[in-house]
Amino acid sequence: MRIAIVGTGYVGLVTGVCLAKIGHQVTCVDVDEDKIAQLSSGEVPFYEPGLGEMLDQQRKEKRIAFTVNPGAAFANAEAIFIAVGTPQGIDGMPDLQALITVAQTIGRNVQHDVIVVIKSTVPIGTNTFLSQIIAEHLAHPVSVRVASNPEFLREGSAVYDTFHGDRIVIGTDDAEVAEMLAAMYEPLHIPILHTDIRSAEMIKYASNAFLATKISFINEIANLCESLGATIEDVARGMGMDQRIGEKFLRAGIGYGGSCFPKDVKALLGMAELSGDQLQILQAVERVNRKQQMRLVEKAVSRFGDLRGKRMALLGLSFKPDTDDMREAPSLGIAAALLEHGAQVVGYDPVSMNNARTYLPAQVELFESAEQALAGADAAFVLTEWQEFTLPAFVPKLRAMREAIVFDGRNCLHDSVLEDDAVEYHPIGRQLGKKLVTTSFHEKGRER
Ligand SMILES: NC(=O)c1ccc[n+]([C@@H]2O[C@H](COP(=O)([O-])OP(=O)(O)OC[C@H]3O[C@@H](n4cnc5c(N)ncnc54)[C@H](O)[C@@H]3O)[C@@H](O)[C@H]2O)c1
Ligand SMILES: O=c1ccn([C@@H]2O[C@H](COP(=O)(O)OP(=O)(O)O[C@H]3O[C@H](CO)[C@@H](O)[C@H](O)[C@H]3O)[C@@H](O)[C@H]2O)c(=O)[nH]1
Repeated sequence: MRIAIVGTGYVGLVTGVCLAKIGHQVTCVDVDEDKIAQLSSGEVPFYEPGLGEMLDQQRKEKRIAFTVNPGAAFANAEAIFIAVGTPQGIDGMPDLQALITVAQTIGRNVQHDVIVVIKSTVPIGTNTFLSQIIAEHLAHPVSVRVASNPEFLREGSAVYDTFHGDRIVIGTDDAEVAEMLAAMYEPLHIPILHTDIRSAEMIKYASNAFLATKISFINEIANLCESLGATIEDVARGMGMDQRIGEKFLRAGIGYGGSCFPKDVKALLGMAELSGDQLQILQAVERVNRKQQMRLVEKAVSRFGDLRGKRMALLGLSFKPDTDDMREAPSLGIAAALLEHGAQVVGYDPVSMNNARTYLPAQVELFESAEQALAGADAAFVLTEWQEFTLPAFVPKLRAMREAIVFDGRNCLHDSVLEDDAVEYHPIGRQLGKKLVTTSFHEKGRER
Protein backbone atom coordinates (compact mmCIF):
# COMPACT_ATOMS: atom_id res chain seq x y z
CA MET A 1 0.00 0.00 0.00
CA ARG A 2 1.19 3.58 -0.63
CA ILE A 3 1.11 5.40 2.70
CA ALA A 4 1.80 8.97 3.83
CA ILE A 5 2.53 9.65 7.49
CA VAL A 6 2.16 13.15 8.92
CA GLY A 7 4.41 13.78 11.94
CA THR A 8 7.74 12.03 12.44
CA GLY A 9 7.79 11.86 16.24
CA TYR A 10 7.90 8.67 18.29
CA VAL A 11 4.64 7.37 16.84
CA GLY A 12 4.86 8.63 13.25
CA LEU A 13 8.44 7.60 12.62
CA VAL A 14 8.19 4.19 14.27
CA THR A 15 4.94 3.48 12.42
CA GLY A 16 6.42 4.63 9.12
CA VAL A 17 9.56 2.54 9.44
CA CYS A 18 7.65 -0.55 10.59
CA LEU A 19 5.04 -0.26 7.81
CA ALA A 20 7.92 0.02 5.31
CA LYS A 21 9.49 -3.07 6.89
CA ILE A 22 6.34 -5.12 6.17
CA GLY A 23 6.44 -4.08 2.54
CA HIS A 24 4.51 -0.83 2.21
CA GLN A 25 5.74 2.25 0.38
CA VAL A 26 5.94 5.07 2.94
CA THR A 27 6.46 8.83 2.69
CA CYS A 28 6.79 10.74 5.96
CA VAL A 29 6.09 14.45 6.15
CA ASP A 30 6.85 16.89 8.98
CA VAL A 31 6.89 20.68 9.42
CA ASP A 32 10.22 20.44 11.24
CA GLU A 33 12.82 20.97 8.50
CA ASP A 34 15.77 19.97 10.71
CA LYS A 35 14.09 16.67 11.58
CA ILE A 36 13.38 15.91 7.92
CA ALA A 37 16.97 16.80 6.98
CA GLN A 38 18.28 14.46 9.70
CA LEU A 39 15.94 11.64 8.68
CA SER A 40 16.75 12.07 5.00
CA SER A 41 20.40 11.44 5.87
CA GLY A 42 19.48 8.36 7.90
CA GLU A 43 19.73 9.88 11.37
CA VAL A 44 16.99 9.25 13.97
CA PRO A 45 16.33 12.53 15.89
CA PHE A 46 15.62 10.76 19.21
CA TYR A 47 16.81 7.69 21.10
CA GLU A 48 14.74 4.58 20.35
CA PRO A 49 16.42 1.15 20.42
CA GLY A 50 16.48 -0.67 17.07
CA LEU A 51 14.89 2.14 15.07
CA GLY A 52 18.09 3.45 13.42
CA GLU A 53 19.04 0.04 12.00
CA MET A 54 15.56 -0.54 10.63
CA LEU A 55 15.47 2.93 9.09
CA ASP A 56 18.83 2.30 7.35
CA GLN A 57 17.52 -0.94 5.93
CA GLN A 58 14.29 0.65 4.63
CA ARG A 59 16.17 3.59 3.08
CA LYS A 60 18.37 1.09 1.24
CA GLU A 61 15.29 -0.79 0.04
CA LYS A 62 13.88 2.61 -1.05
CA ARG A 63 10.64 1.90 0.80
CA ILE A 64 10.69 5.07 2.90
CA ALA A 65 11.18 8.76 2.01
CA PHE A 66 10.98 12.05 3.91
CA THR A 67 9.71 15.45 2.89
CA VAL A 68 8.45 18.77 4.25
CA ASN A 69 6.04 19.04 1.33
CA PRO A 70 2.57 17.63 2.19
CA GLY A 71 1.39 17.88 -1.43
CA ALA A 72 4.23 15.63 -2.55
CA ALA A 73 3.66 13.20 0.34
CA PHE A 74 -0.06 12.87 -0.42
CA ALA A 75 0.29 12.69 -4.22
CA ASN A 76 -0.01 8.90 -4.60
CA ALA A 77 -1.10 7.92 -1.10
CA GLU A 78 -3.93 5.46 -0.61
CA ALA A 79 -3.91 6.20 3.13
CA ILE A 80 -2.67 9.21 5.11
CA PHE A 81 -1.80 8.53 8.74
CA ILE A 82 -1.82 11.46 11.17
CA ALA A 83 0.58 11.14 14.11
CA VAL A 84 1.17 14.73 15.21
CA GLY A 85 1.35 15.67 18.88
CA THR A 86 -1.69 16.38 21.05
CA PRO A 87 0.06 17.94 24.06
CA GLN A 88 -1.79 19.09 27.12
CA GLY A 89 -3.34 22.52 26.53
CA ILE A 90 -3.75 25.27 29.12
CA ASP A 91 -7.18 23.97 30.16
CA GLY A 92 -5.79 20.45 30.77
CA MET A 93 -7.42 19.12 27.60
CA PRO A 94 -5.30 18.13 24.58
CA ASP A 95 -4.28 20.97 22.30
CA LEU A 96 -5.66 19.96 18.89
CA GLN A 97 -4.11 22.80 16.90
CA ALA A 98 -1.55 20.64 15.04
CA LEU A 99 -4.31 18.19 14.07
CA ILE A 100 -6.58 20.96 12.82
CA THR A 101 -3.74 22.38 10.70
CA VAL A 102 -3.06 18.93 9.25
CA ALA A 103 -6.77 18.39 8.47
CA GLN A 104 -6.86 21.71 6.61
CA THR A 105 -3.66 20.82 4.73
CA ILE A 106 -5.09 17.45 3.72
CA GLY A 107 -8.28 19.10 2.46
CA ARG A 108 -6.36 21.60 0.36
CA ASN A 109 -3.91 19.08 -1.07
CA VAL A 110 -5.60 15.77 -1.82
CA GLN A 111 -6.53 15.30 -5.45
CA HIS A 112 -7.82 11.73 -5.32
CA ASP A 113 -9.94 9.53 -3.03
CA VAL A 114 -8.05 8.67 0.14
CA ILE A 115 -8.41 7.22 3.65
CA VAL A 116 -7.24 9.37 6.56
CA VAL A 117 -6.22 7.40 9.65
CA ILE A 118 -5.88 9.20 12.99
CA LYS A 119 -3.15 7.66 15.17
CA SER A 120 -2.76 10.61 17.52
CA THR A 121 -4.51 10.21 20.88
CA VAL A 122 -7.61 12.40 20.62
CA PRO A 123 -10.69 13.15 22.74
CA ILE A 124 -13.84 11.25 21.86
CA GLY A 125 -15.52 12.94 18.89
CA THR A 126 -12.31 14.40 17.41
CA ASN A 127 -12.17 12.06 14.39
CA THR A 128 -15.60 13.23 13.30
CA PHE A 129 -14.62 16.87 13.91
CA LEU A 130 -11.45 16.45 11.82
CA SER A 131 -13.35 14.76 9.03
CA GLN A 132 -15.63 17.84 8.88
CA ILE A 133 -12.61 20.18 8.69
CA ILE A 134 -11.13 18.13 5.84
CA ALA A 135 -14.46 18.22 3.99
CA GLU A 136 -14.74 22.00 4.43
CA HIS A 137 -11.27 22.56 2.96
CA LEU A 138 -11.45 20.17 0.00
CA ALA A 139 -10.11 21.83 -3.14
CA HIS A 140 -11.10 18.88 -5.38
CA PRO A 141 -14.27 16.77 -5.58
CA VAL A 142 -12.79 13.68 -3.93
CA SER A 143 -13.89 11.31 -1.18
CA VAL A 144 -11.94 11.35 2.11
CA ARG A 145 -12.93 8.68 4.63
CA VAL A 146 -11.59 8.97 8.20
CA ALA A 147 -10.77 6.07 10.53
CA SER A 148 -9.46 5.93 14.09
CA ASN A 149 -6.45 3.70 14.73
CA PRO A 150 -5.03 4.56 18.17
CA GLU A 151 -1.45 3.64 18.94
CA PHE A 152 -0.31 1.54 21.92
CA LEU A 153 3.49 1.47 21.56
CA ARG A 154 5.72 2.35 24.51
CA GLU A 155 8.81 4.49 24.17
CA GLY A 156 11.99 2.50 24.66
CA SER A 157 10.41 -0.62 23.16
CA ALA A 158 8.44 1.01 20.35
CA VAL A 159 9.72 -1.19 17.50
CA TYR A 160 9.23 -4.37 19.52
CA ASP A 161 5.73 -3.25 20.51
CA THR A 162 4.76 -2.52 16.91
CA PHE A 163 5.62 -6.06 15.86
CA HIS A 164 4.29 -7.73 19.02
CA GLY A 165 1.27 -5.63 19.96
CA ASP A 166 -1.58 -7.29 21.84
CA ARG A 167 -4.16 -5.78 19.47
CA ILE A 168 -4.73 -3.32 16.67
CA VAL A 169 -7.85 -1.21 17.04
CA ILE A 170 -9.60 0.03 13.91
CA GLY A 171 -12.52 2.39 14.42
CA THR A 172 -14.74 3.00 11.41
CA ASP A 173 -18.28 2.33 10.24
CA ASP A 174 -17.07 1.87 6.68
CA ALA A 175 -16.58 -1.86 5.95
CA GLU A 176 -14.33 -1.20 2.94
CA VAL A 177 -12.00 1.05 4.96
CA ALA A 178 -11.91 -1.53 7.76
CA GLU A 179 -10.96 -4.23 5.27
CA MET A 180 -8.23 -2.15 3.63
CA LEU A 181 -6.61 -1.30 6.95
CA ALA A 182 -6.86 -4.89 8.16
CA ALA A 183 -5.13 -6.03 4.95
CA MET A 184 -2.41 -3.41 5.43
CA TYR A 185 -1.66 -4.73 8.94
CA GLU A 186 -2.05 -8.40 8.02
CA PRO A 187 1.70 -9.18 7.84
CA LEU A 188 2.00 -8.28 11.56
CA HIS A 189 -0.32 -11.16 12.56
CA ILE A 190 -1.75 -9.15 15.45
CA PRO A 191 -5.41 -9.58 16.48
CA ILE A 192 -7.56 -6.75 15.13
CA LEU A 193 -10.52 -5.28 16.96
CA HIS A 194 -13.02 -3.58 14.65
CA THR A 195 -15.26 -1.04 16.31
CA ASP A 196 -16.92 2.32 15.77
CA ILE A 197 -14.85 5.50 15.80
CA ARG A 198 -15.89 6.78 19.23
CA SER A 199 -15.24 3.45 20.93
CA ALA A 200 -11.78 3.30 19.31
CA GLU A 201 -10.99 6.76 20.66
CA MET A 202 -12.21 5.70 24.11
CA ILE A 203 -10.25 2.41 24.12
CA LYS A 204 -7.01 4.41 23.96
CA TYR A 205 -7.85 6.65 26.92
CA ALA A 206 -9.40 3.88 29.01
CA SER A 207 -6.34 1.67 28.44
CA ASN A 208 -3.85 4.33 29.54
CA ALA A 209 -6.06 5.30 32.47
CA PHE A 210 -6.29 1.68 33.61
CA LEU A 211 -2.51 1.18 33.43
CA ALA A 212 -2.01 4.41 35.39
CA THR A 213 -4.52 3.08 37.93
CA LYS A 214 -2.50 -0.13 38.37
CA ILE A 215 0.60 1.95 39.05
CA SER A 216 -1.03 4.26 41.60
CA PHE A 217 -2.66 1.26 43.28
CA ILE A 218 0.61 -0.63 43.68
CA ASN A 219 2.36 2.52 44.88
CA GLU A 220 -0.17 2.95 47.67
CA ILE A 221 0.22 -0.71 48.61
CA ALA A 222 4.01 -0.21 48.58
CA ASN A 223 3.74 2.65 51.03
CA LEU A 224 1.59 0.47 53.28
CA CYS A 225 4.15 -2.35 52.98
CA GLU A 226 6.75 0.02 54.42
CA SER A 227 4.54 0.77 57.41
CA LEU A 228 3.50 -2.84 58.00
CA GLY A 229 6.76 -4.65 57.24
CA ALA A 230 5.82 -6.43 54.00
CA THR A 231 7.91 -6.46 50.81
CA ILE A 232 6.31 -4.91 47.74
CA GLU A 233 8.05 -7.00 45.07
CA ASP A 234 6.90 -10.19 46.75
CA VAL A 235 3.41 -8.78 47.17
CA ALA A 236 3.23 -7.66 43.50
CA ARG A 237 4.58 -11.01 42.35
CA GLY A 238 2.04 -12.90 44.40
CA MET A 239 -0.77 -10.71 43.12
CA GLY A 240 0.42 -10.90 39.52
CA MET A 241 0.47 -14.71 39.54
CA ASP A 242 -3.32 -14.48 39.63
CA GLN A 243 -4.04 -14.27 35.93
CA ARG A 244 -7.08 -12.13 36.57
CA ILE A 245 -4.71 -9.47 37.91
CA GLY A 246 -1.62 -10.04 35.74
CA GLU A 247 1.98 -9.28 36.69
CA LYS A 248 2.55 -6.28 34.41
CA PHE A 249 2.48 -2.65 35.49
CA LEU A 250 2.75 -3.54 39.16
CA ARG A 251 6.22 -2.08 39.67
CA ALA A 252 6.11 0.29 42.57
CA GLY A 253 8.27 3.39 42.43
CA ILE A 254 8.06 7.14 42.15
CA GLY A 255 4.93 7.29 40.02
CA TYR A 256 4.26 7.43 36.32
CA GLY A 257 5.57 10.13 34.01
CA GLY A 258 6.11 10.53 30.28
CA SER A 259 4.29 12.17 27.42
CA CYS A 260 1.17 9.98 27.68
CA PHE A 261 -0.14 8.84 31.07
CA PRO A 262 -0.17 12.26 32.79
CA LYS A 263 -1.79 14.05 29.85
CA ASP A 264 -4.21 11.25 28.92
CA VAL A 265 -5.43 10.83 32.51
CA LYS A 266 -6.04 14.59 32.68
CA ALA A 267 -7.83 14.53 29.31
CA LEU A 268 -10.16 11.71 30.35
CA LEU A 269 -10.95 13.51 33.60
CA GLY A 270 -11.62 16.66 31.56
CA MET A 271 -13.91 14.79 29.13
CA ALA A 272 -15.89 13.36 32.06
CA GLU A 273 -16.26 16.78 33.62
CA LEU A 274 -17.43 18.32 30.36
CA SER A 275 -20.07 15.64 29.99
CA GLY A 276 -21.27 16.09 33.58
CA ASP A 277 -19.82 12.77 34.78
CA GLN A 278 -17.18 12.09 37.39
CA LEU A 279 -14.33 9.60 37.31
CA GLN A 280 -13.63 9.33 41.00
CA ILE A 281 -11.14 6.46 40.80
CA LEU A 282 -9.10 8.34 38.20
CA GLN A 283 -9.14 11.50 40.27
CA ALA A 284 -7.52 9.52 43.07
CA VAL A 285 -5.03 7.93 40.64
CA GLU A 286 -3.77 11.36 39.68
CA ARG A 287 -3.62 12.59 43.27
CA VAL A 288 -1.72 9.49 44.40
CA ASN A 289 0.73 9.86 41.52
CA ARG A 290 1.52 13.49 42.37
CA LYS A 291 2.16 12.51 45.99
CA GLN A 292 4.23 9.45 45.06
CA GLN A 293 6.60 11.55 42.97
CA MET A 294 7.60 13.31 46.20
CA ARG A 295 8.10 10.08 48.14
CA LEU A 296 11.90 10.09 47.94
CA VAL A 297 12.13 13.77 48.85
CA GLU A 298 10.01 13.05 51.95
CA LYS A 299 12.29 10.12 52.81
CA ALA A 300 15.35 12.37 52.43
CA VAL A 301 13.83 15.08 54.62
CA SER A 302 13.03 12.56 57.33
CA ARG A 303 16.54 11.04 57.05
CA PHE A 304 18.51 14.34 57.08
CA GLY A 305 16.14 16.73 58.82
CA ASP A 306 17.47 19.65 56.85
CA LEU A 307 18.52 19.39 53.20
CA ARG A 308 20.14 22.82 52.98
CA GLY A 309 23.60 22.58 51.45
CA LYS A 310 23.36 18.81 50.97
CA ARG A 311 24.66 17.56 47.64
CA MET A 312 22.05 15.31 46.04
CA ALA A 313 22.94 13.21 42.98
CA LEU A 314 20.05 12.27 40.67
CA LEU A 315 20.77 9.11 38.67
CA GLY A 316 18.53 8.58 35.64
CA LEU A 317 16.69 11.66 34.40
CA SER A 318 14.45 10.42 31.55
CA PHE A 319 10.92 9.31 32.48
CA LYS A 320 11.83 5.64 31.93
CA PRO A 321 14.83 3.63 30.67
CA ASP A 322 15.77 3.25 26.99
CA THR A 323 14.45 6.66 25.99
CA ASP A 324 15.82 10.20 26.05
CA ASP A 325 12.33 11.63 26.52
CA MET A 326 12.12 14.05 29.44
CA ARG A 327 8.43 14.97 29.07
CA GLU A 328 6.82 14.80 32.54
CA ALA A 329 9.80 12.86 33.91
CA PRO A 330 9.60 12.45 37.72
CA SER A 331 13.18 13.81 37.87
CA LEU A 332 11.83 17.28 37.01
CA GLY A 333 9.54 17.58 40.06
CA ILE A 334 12.08 15.89 42.33
CA ALA A 335 14.91 18.25 41.26
CA ALA A 336 12.65 21.28 41.78
CA ALA A 337 11.57 20.07 45.24
CA LEU A 338 15.15 19.38 46.35
CA LEU A 339 16.24 22.84 45.17
CA GLU A 340 13.28 24.31 47.05
CA HIS A 341 14.59 22.60 50.20
CA GLY A 342 17.95 24.32 49.66
CA ALA A 343 19.85 21.24 48.43
CA GLN A 344 22.55 21.35 45.80
CA VAL A 345 21.39 19.11 42.94
CA VAL A 346 23.58 17.29 40.41
CA GLY A 347 22.56 14.68 37.87
CA TYR A 348 23.50 12.09 35.31
CA ASP A 349 21.66 10.07 32.67
CA PRO A 350 23.21 7.55 30.27
CA VAL A 351 21.29 8.92 27.25
CA SER A 352 19.08 11.95 27.91
CA MET A 353 21.73 14.54 28.89
CA ASN A 354 20.91 16.94 26.02
CA ASN A 355 17.18 16.92 26.67
CA ALA A 356 17.78 17.02 30.43
CA ARG A 357 19.71 20.27 30.02
CA THR A 358 16.70 21.84 28.31
CA TYR A 359 14.11 20.58 30.79
CA LEU A 360 15.84 20.77 34.19
CA PRO A 361 16.34 24.04 36.10
CA ALA A 362 19.69 25.70 35.27
CA GLN A 363 20.89 25.22 38.89
CA VAL A 364 21.09 21.44 38.34
CA GLU A 365 24.67 20.57 37.41
CA LEU A 366 24.94 17.67 34.97
CA PHE A 367 27.86 15.23 34.73
CA GLU A 368 28.97 12.87 31.98
CA SER A 369 29.21 9.80 34.23
CA ALA A 370 27.57 8.35 37.33
CA GLU A 371 30.98 8.38 39.09
CA GLN A 372 31.35 12.13 38.54
CA ALA A 373 27.82 12.86 39.72
CA LEU A 374 28.29 10.69 42.80
CA ALA A 375 31.68 12.12 43.84
CA GLY A 376 31.23 13.95 47.14
CA ALA A 377 27.42 13.55 47.18
CA ASP A 378 25.52 13.26 50.46
CA ALA A 379 22.80 11.12 48.91
CA ALA A 380 21.93 9.49 45.60
CA PHE A 381 18.42 9.31 44.14
CA VAL A 382 17.91 6.53 41.59
CA LEU A 383 15.06 7.81 39.42
CA THR A 384 15.22 5.68 36.25
CA GLU A 385 16.06 1.98 36.17
CA TRP A 386 18.69 2.23 33.45
CA GLN A 387 20.49 -1.09 33.14
CA GLU A 388 23.78 0.54 34.15
CA PHE A 389 22.44 1.08 37.69
CA THR A 390 21.11 -2.46 38.08
CA LEU A 391 24.43 -4.27 37.62
CA PRO A 392 26.40 -5.59 40.63
CA ALA A 393 29.42 -3.57 39.36
CA PHE A 394 27.50 -0.36 39.99
CA VAL A 395 27.25 -0.84 43.77
CA PRO A 396 30.95 -0.18 44.62
CA LYS A 397 30.70 3.14 42.75
CA LEU A 398 28.43 4.42 45.51
CA ARG A 399 31.48 4.50 47.77
CA ALA A 400 32.64 7.67 45.95
CA MET A 401 29.91 9.54 47.82
CA ARG A 402 30.64 11.59 50.93
CA GLU A 403 27.98 9.49 52.63
CA ALA A 404 26.70 6.49 50.66
CA ILE A 405 23.01 7.04 51.34
CA VAL A 406 20.83 5.80 48.47
CA PHE A 407 17.14 6.44 47.83
CA ASP A 408 16.15 3.95 45.15
CA GLY A 409 12.95 5.16 43.49
CA ARG A 410 12.77 2.12 41.22
CA ASN A 411 14.00 -0.64 43.56
CA CYS A 412 16.45 -1.49 40.81
CA LEU A 413 19.86 -1.58 42.44
CA HIS A 414 21.38 -5.03 42.59
CA ASP A 415 20.76 -6.89 45.85
CA SER A 416 24.51 -6.80 46.55
CA VAL A 417 23.85 -3.25 47.76
CA LEU A 418 22.45 -4.84 50.91
CA GLU A 419 25.71 -6.65 51.59
CA ASP A 420 27.79 -3.48 51.23
CA ASP A 421 28.22 -2.14 54.76
CA ALA A 422 29.20 1.28 53.44
CA VAL A 423 25.82 1.82 51.78
CA GLU A 424 22.64 2.88 53.54
CA TYR A 425 19.86 1.74 51.20
CA HIS A 426 16.33 3.19 51.16
CA PRO A 427 14.09 1.33 48.69
CA ILE A 428 10.35 1.79 48.08
CA GLY A 429 7.82 -0.55 49.65
CA ARG A 430 10.03 -2.62 51.87
CA GLN A 431 11.87 -2.07 55.08
CA LEU A 432 15.39 -0.75 55.12
CA GLY A 433 17.92 -3.45 54.39
CA LYS A 434 15.34 -6.18 53.86
CA LYS A 435 16.20 -8.77 51.24
CA LEU A 436 13.80 -10.00 48.59
CA VAL A 437 12.50 -13.51 48.78
CA THR A 438 11.45 -13.70 45.13
CA THR A 439 13.48 -12.39 42.21
CA SER A 440 13.16 -8.69 41.62
CA PHE A 441 11.90 -7.32 38.31
CA HIS A 442 15.32 -6.25 37.01
CA GLU A 443 16.60 -9.79 37.36
CA LYS A 444 13.64 -11.12 35.44
CA GLY A 445 14.34 -8.65 32.65
CA ARG A 446 12.03 -5.93 31.53
CA GLU A 447 8.44 -6.73 30.67
CA ARG A 448 7.79 -7.46 27.06
N1 LIG B 1 5.02 8.88 22.38
C1 LIG B 1 4.33 7.75 22.56
O1 LIG B 1 4.84 6.78 23.13
C2 LIG B 1 2.91 7.63 22.08
C3 LIG B 1 2.31 6.36 22.04
C4 LIG B 1 0.97 6.24 21.62
C5 LIG B 1 0.27 7.38 21.23
N2 LIG B 1 0.89 8.60 21.28
C6 LIG B 1 0.13 9.75 20.76
O2 LIG B 1 0.56 9.97 19.42
C7 LIG B 1 0.63 11.36 19.11
C8 LIG B 1 2.04 11.74 18.70
O3 LIG B 1 2.90 11.57 19.81
P1 LIG B 1 4.50 11.63 19.65
O4 LIG B 1 5.07 11.34 20.99
O5 LIG B 1 4.90 10.80 18.49
O6 LIG B 1 4.68 13.18 19.29
P2 LIG B 1 6.03 13.95 18.98
O7 LIG B 1 5.91 15.26 19.68
O8 LIG B 1 7.20 13.08 19.24
O9 LIG B 1 5.95 14.17 17.39
C9 LIG B 1 4.99 14.93 16.74
C10 LIG B 1 5.56 15.36 15.40
O10 LIG B 1 4.54 16.03 14.65
C11 LIG B 1 5.14 17.09 13.93
N3 LIG B 1 4.12 18.06 13.50
C12 LIG B 1 3.47 18.99 14.24
N4 LIG B 1 2.63 19.70 13.47
C13 LIG B 1 2.73 19.20 12.21
C14 LIG B 1 2.11 19.50 10.97
N5 LIG B 1 1.20 20.46 10.87
N6 LIG B 1 2.47 18.80 9.88
C15 LIG B 1 3.40 17.83 9.96
N7 LIG B 1 4.02 17.48 11.12
C16 LIG B 1 3.68 18.17 12.23
C17 LIG B 1 6.16 17.65 14.91
O11 LIG B 1 7.12 18.44 14.25
C18 LIG B 1 6.73 16.34 15.49
O12 LIG B 1 7.82 15.87 14.74
C19 LIG B 1 0.10 12.06 20.36
O13 LIG B 1 -1.28 12.24 20.22
C20 LIG B 1 0.38 11.06 21.47
O14 LIG B 1 -0.49 11.23 22.57
C21 LIG B 1 2.17 8.75 21.67
O1 LIG C 1 4.86 -1.00 36.58
C1 LIG C 1 5.12 0.13 36.16
C2 LIG C 1 5.11 0.47 34.79
C3 LIG C 1 5.39 1.77 34.40
N1 LIG C 1 5.70 2.71 35.34
C4 LIG C 1 5.95 4.12 34.90
O2 LIG C 1 4.90 4.53 34.04
C5 LIG C 1 5.37 5.45 33.07
C6 LIG C 1 4.97 5.02 31.67
O3 LIG C 1 5.67 3.85 31.32
P1 LIG C 1 5.36 3.01 30.00
O4 LIG C 1 3.92 2.74 29.94
O5 LIG C 1 6.28 1.87 29.95
O6 LIG C 1 5.83 4.04 28.87
P2 LIG C 1 5.08 4.95 27.78
O7 LIG C 1 5.99 5.07 26.64
O8 LIG C 1 4.60 6.20 28.46
O9 LIG C 1 3.81 4.09 27.27
C7 LIG C 1 2.48 4.31 27.74
O10 LIG C 1 1.88 5.38 27.04
C8 LIG C 1 1.85 5.21 25.60
C9 LIG C 1 1.31 6.49 25.02
O11 LIG C 1 -0.07 6.56 25.05
C10 LIG C 1 1.00 3.99 25.28
O12 LIG C 1 0.96 3.82 23.87
C11 LIG C 1 1.58 2.76 25.95
O13 LIG C 1 0.75 1.64 25.71
C12 LIG C 1 1.67 3.03 27.46
O14 LIG C 1 2.29 1.93 28.12
C13 LIG C 1 6.87 5.54 33.28
O15 LIG C 1 7.17 6.69 34.05
C14 LIG C 1 7.21 4.28 34.07
O16 LIG C 1 8.33 4.44 34.90
C15 LIG C 1 5.71 2.39 36.68
O17 LIG C 1 5.97 3.25 37.53
N2 LIG C 1 5.43 1.10 37.06
